[in-house]
This record gives sequence, structure tokens and C-alpha cells, in this order.
Amino acid sequence: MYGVTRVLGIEGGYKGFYARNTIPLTPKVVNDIHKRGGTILGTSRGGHDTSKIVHSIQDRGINQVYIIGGDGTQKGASVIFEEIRRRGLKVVVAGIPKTIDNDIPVIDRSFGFDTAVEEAQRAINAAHVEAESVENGIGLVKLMGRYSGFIAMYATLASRDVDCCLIPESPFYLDGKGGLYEYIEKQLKENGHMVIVIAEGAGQELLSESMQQDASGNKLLQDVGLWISQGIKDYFSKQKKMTINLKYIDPTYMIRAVPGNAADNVYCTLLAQSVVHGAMAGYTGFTSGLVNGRQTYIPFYRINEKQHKVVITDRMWARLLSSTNQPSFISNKEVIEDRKEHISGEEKNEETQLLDDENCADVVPENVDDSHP
Ligand SMILES: Nc1ncnc2c1ncn2[C@@H]1O[C@H](COP(=O)(O)OP(=O)(O)OP(=O)(O)O)[C@@H](O)[C@H]1O
Ligand SMILES: O=P(O)(O)OC[C@H]1O[C@](O)(CO)[C@@H](O)[C@@H]1O
Repeated sequence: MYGVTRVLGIEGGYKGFYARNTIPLTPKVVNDIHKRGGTILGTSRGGHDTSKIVHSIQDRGINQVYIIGGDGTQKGASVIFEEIRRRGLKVVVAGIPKTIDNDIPVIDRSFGFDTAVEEAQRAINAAHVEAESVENGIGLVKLMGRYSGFIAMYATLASRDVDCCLIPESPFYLDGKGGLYEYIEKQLKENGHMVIVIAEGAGQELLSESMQQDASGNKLLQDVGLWISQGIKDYFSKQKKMTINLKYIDPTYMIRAVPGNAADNVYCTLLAQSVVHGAMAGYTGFTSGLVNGRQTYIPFYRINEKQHKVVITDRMWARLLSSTNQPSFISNKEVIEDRKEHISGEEKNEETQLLDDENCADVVPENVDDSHP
């Protein structure tokens, strides 16, 4: 359509700009890539040397740069865009939101998220089958989500087999009234089994603090799945003298490695075509994505101004609580504070904009435990 004859793929993430060869991306090379998981270009963490990257873009005579990845990648793209602008180069920089975590703000969802939620169903289903087959069975599934629990929340909502979903945004506690152990005991007594989903970033404040970071500067997390498995086993064997059968499933990399599903493949086509149209129309410094179902170009500064996280005082989390019947682990006071924070000024999010304040009673979810300090 635009008469482009040369498209280069940069290998291995940002460091590939200055450390490795390029791959010519011809129609033949990319023809079947949507049927494979992973990336034919390779990926890496760290290695964002802005000056070297922009030198390499200049040296190679590249005039449009399309950068595919998660929230960190979009930040890196923005820094490249600023440097290109500073040098006065005529080079477009555009971002494509691709991450299973769905932690990129503004847009409806990132490419890969839908697939991850779908694939997580298989693990949750396995956990349910295993838990149901034994006496006092607990199926525990760990899902990805370092800082945001979208995969865990949506996988839980989709499955309906989950009795408790733990995410980074919703602090929880183990012992005492309204705690996780009490809830597990109740579920086992009532149903004989239960399924727990935990996002990898959940409850990290309860584990010993890790100071380590990966090459991109992301905090290296402790394995919360192993930790909580051990905690539950110890609690029931030592404190309750009760036999439980806990099966822990960690499908995280298996989920990330699958090819995109149909919905994600359609979304990917839409993102790819739109981002090229945007660049060809002369836009730069933007990420392409759906907002309220409409294709948009969002300036990097808007994409990168905050982290996208589950808002636990919004309706989606309330829907989850009422679907699992788990304790909310938060007090009325915390809910009200949190709502104030999220409803203030222009920060009103899409969910809360559906009703004006005057249409709302002072609603606090019924299942909020008011008794815990
Ligand atoms: N603030 C930043 N400035 C420049 N580069 C950054 C910044 N944050 C991250 N990057 C770079 O972006 C790349 C990807 O970042 P990161 O490893 O955090 O993954 P991501 O894009 O968030 O995707 P995911 O976490 O979903 O795998 C890395 O090369 C990292 O160095
Ligand atoms: O172990 P790795 O390859 O650094 O990736 C783990 C991280 O990648 C992500 O899946 C995003 O791709 C995060 O949810 C997770 O914390």
C-alpha cells in the first residue's frame, strides 16, 4: 500500500540495535509467525543505551521504528523518541502494546492478555479436578503478574471454579478472623475442596524483602506460590492437626509461551495496520491501541505517566469478590480512602464515570470486613 521495500527486524530487544545483526522481515518470513508462541526476533531485559540505539538508527538510515512490548518497553520507546527529537532527526517512533500482564494504562487491553487468560483456564481446571478428587483437596495455581493482577482476576472470573484470588493490589493476611487460613478451613469444611489463584506479585510484603532486580530494573520476586503452599500445609498440620491435600501448579511460562488466540490475532492485525497508518500519516511518539473499542494513537507521555493496576474498589474486583465469596481482607475505612484516591478530579476512571456521584449511594461492598483493624 505504501510501497515500502525494506523492513528490518532488530534481534534481542533494545541491545539488538547496537549489538546484533538485523533480520529482513519479508512477507515470506513473517507469513506464519502468528501460529507460533514467543518471538522470532528474540527478547531481552535491560540494555537500553539510548545514545547507542539512536546512533544505530541513524547509521542504518532507519526512518520508522516500531517498538513492541510491555510498559517498560513503552518507556524505553519514549526515551528514544525524545532523543530523536533532540537530535532533530526525521524518524518516526511508535509503540505496539504487547504483554500478557495487561499493565499498560489508557488502552482497553494489551496484545497477549486475552490468550494468557484463556490458557490459564487449563491450569485452573486441572487444579479443580485434582482438588475435587481427594479429601480436603486444595488446588493452588500461580499466575504471572508482577505488579498487577489482571491475569489472575480475569482468569478467576472466567473460570468460576476459583474460591480465592490473591493479587498484588489487594493485600491479605493469613491468621486470625477474616484471614486466609480461616477462609480455607471454612471452604474445606463446607465443600471438601477449594481452588486458589495467586498472582506472582501478591503478598510480597509478607515474604522477606528481596533487594535483587532483573536487568530492566524490575524487582526480582520470591516464589509466593511455594511460600504460601508451605504456609497452608504447616498451618493445617501443626495448628489444626487436619489432613489436607495441596497440589501446587505453576503454569506461568507455559502460559506465556503459547501462540496468540483468535481474539489476540485479530487485535494484533488491527494494531499492526493502525500503527503503520499512523506513522505514514506523519504521527510520531505514540502507542497504538484500542480505547473504549476505538482505535487510537496515544502520546507516550500519557502511556507512561502511571502504572495500570487493578483498582480494588472498582466494580470488577467487587464482581470477583461476589463470584468467589472470598474475604476482601480490607476494612471499610480502607475502601473509602481508596475510592477517594481513585475518584479525585480527572482521575475518575472509566468504571466510575458511568454514574455521577449524585446517582450513587455511599456504597461499600457488602462483603467488606469491617472488623479487622
Ligand atoms: N524507564 C526506562 N527507560 C528506558 N528503558 C527502559 C525503561 N524501563 C524499561 N526499559 C527497557 O525496556 C525493556 C523492556 O522492559 P521490561 O523488561 O520491564 O519489560 P516490559 O516491556 O515491561 O515487558 P514485560 O514485563 O511484559 O515482559 C528493557 O530493555 C528495559 O531496559
Ligand atoms: O522470568 P522472566 O522471563 O524475566 O519473566 C517474568 C515476568 O515477565 C512477565 O510475564 C511479563 O512478560 C511478568 O508477568 C513476569 O513477572
